[in-house]
Amino acid sequence: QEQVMPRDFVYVKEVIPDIVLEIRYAGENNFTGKPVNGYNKPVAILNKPTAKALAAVQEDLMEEGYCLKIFDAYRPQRAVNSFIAWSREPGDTIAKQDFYPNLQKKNLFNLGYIATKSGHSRGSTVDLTIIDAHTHKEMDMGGTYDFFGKISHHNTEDISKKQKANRAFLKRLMMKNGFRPYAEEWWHYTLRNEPYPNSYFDFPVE
Ligand SMILES: C[C@@H](N)C(=O)N[C@H](C)C(=O)O
Ligand SMILES: [Zn+2]
Repeated sequence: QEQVMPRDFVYVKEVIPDIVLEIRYAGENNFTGKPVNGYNKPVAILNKPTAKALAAVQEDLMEEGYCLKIFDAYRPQRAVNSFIAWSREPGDTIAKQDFYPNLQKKNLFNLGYIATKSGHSRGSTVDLTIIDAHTHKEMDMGGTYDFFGKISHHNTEDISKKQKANRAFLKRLMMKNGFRPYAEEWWHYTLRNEPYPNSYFDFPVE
């Protein structure tokens, strides 16, 4: 029987109406090149404490003329399972040039770019960036979302001072509001005091 969204989960737009969504796994612009199993609609879902913490980040940002843009939030376990199956299939590399040009897809899990048990499936992790509140132009983070390579690491030396400062701005605000960063991906943050540390949910995103 299909799982339904638990009562402690919310649509992020209902908590943060002005947040911008670009839910990549609901469409083709992602590392698989295809819509991902379990993403039936381009909406963002999180558990309530995570959405509340994110609302505080958005408030801080709006004071300075910026806004959050979300690429991924809650991710059903079936989507993770489809990533695992995709990585084991040697062909099917249609998005390689844009997302993992220097790596083999079978190594993406071992290298830490994708997780078999993800904080996203616990509803406590979000992939995001900062945009201008008026133009919606993305802040230059020195690398694009879901680019699997060293340039996405927080400690990379391959980006400019300004790009480092932009990443640090996002990191400082996220940490101030209860999130922890992820060394391999500048866009990925998990709530420290997460409410379901051992639960991997599988209701569809819709
Ligand atoms: C796939 C990427 N967006 C991501 O979220 N990676 C981390 C490691 C995850 O899968 O939890
Ligand atoms: Zn992530």
